[in-house]
Amino acid sequence: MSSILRTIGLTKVFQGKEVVSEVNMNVKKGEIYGFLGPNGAGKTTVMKMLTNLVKPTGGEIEIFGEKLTTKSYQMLGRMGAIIEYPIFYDKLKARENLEMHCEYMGYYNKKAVDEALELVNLRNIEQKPVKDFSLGMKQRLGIARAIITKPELLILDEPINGLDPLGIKEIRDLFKLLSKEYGMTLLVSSHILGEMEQMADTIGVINHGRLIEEVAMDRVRERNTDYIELKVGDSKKAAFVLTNQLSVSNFKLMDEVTVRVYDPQVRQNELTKTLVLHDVVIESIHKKNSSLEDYFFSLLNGGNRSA
Ligand SMILES: Nc1ncnc2c1ncn2[C@@H]1O[C@H](COP(=O)(O)OP(=O)(O)OP(=O)(O)O)[C@@H](O)[C@H]1O
Repeated sequence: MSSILRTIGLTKVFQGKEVVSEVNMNVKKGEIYGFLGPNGAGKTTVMKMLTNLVKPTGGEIEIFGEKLTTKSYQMLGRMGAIIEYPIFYDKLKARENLEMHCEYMGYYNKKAVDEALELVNLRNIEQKPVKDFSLGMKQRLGIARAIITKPELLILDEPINGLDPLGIKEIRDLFKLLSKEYGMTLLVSSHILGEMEQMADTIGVINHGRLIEEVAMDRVRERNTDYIELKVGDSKKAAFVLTNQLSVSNFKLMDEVTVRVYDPQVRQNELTKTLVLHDVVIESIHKKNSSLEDYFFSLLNGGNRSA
């Protein structure tokens, strides 16, 4: 897949503080890219730079194969975005807000308003001004507005905020539909791993302004299916045997008595036999399912899977 969005050394300094540092991200055409990071990691600032709301201090942004500049109006017209909270004309109704947006964008297509409202599942709202909408309804309306012109690239900052579990599922299904049926590329930020896990094709993990991992979800899942957890007398001794006798490198010492072996090739009985043979006391051994949380938690803490 070719890339639709690339940043090269993207950097932002606010009042002497570097909040985005040398970010090189690569979003492929047609995918859902999950931009994951804790609050304050720099997601919004990156998205603002991608949509020309904030000027980068350094680096470059390339979208649709062209460099983004302050004059890239045409390029921005091919994109849809919600950055931070969507703002509407509160006294107007949903439809009126969307019609105004179409007018502003020079996109005259009456059917598109109905279609967008239908897609985000906003119904029975004909009489209500937007000020009476719940946060979740406003989020949906924001998404409707962002997709109304059928953009090729959709940039959504925490779009699932304020939605209940059913609402989250609907929006997730909508994102998949937009990507599969409409061929849109989506860049979606979140600080909640569970959301990303279920929808993203690729994940970019950002922490303290740095992109610390960019990886296909399939690879993450492969890497994280199962592991064997051993409680031993001395985990360092076990690590030595794993490395030197079993040539296993994909393991992690959790504490002084716990080792997790992530290598799918390693058989449990072979592991026990070899460790015992080399005087490692085994208290227990269990096959477990690693959660992706573990993996990302270790990433965010600067951890390394291999010991
Ligand atoms: N206009 C600004 N002036 C000064 N500092 C700013 C400005 N905008 C953002 N920051 C700082 O930059 C850092 C990154 O903020 P940013 O909003 O990009 O993070 P985020 O990952 O989107 O988190 P959140 O989900 O909490 O918005 C924070 O420390 C924030 O305080």
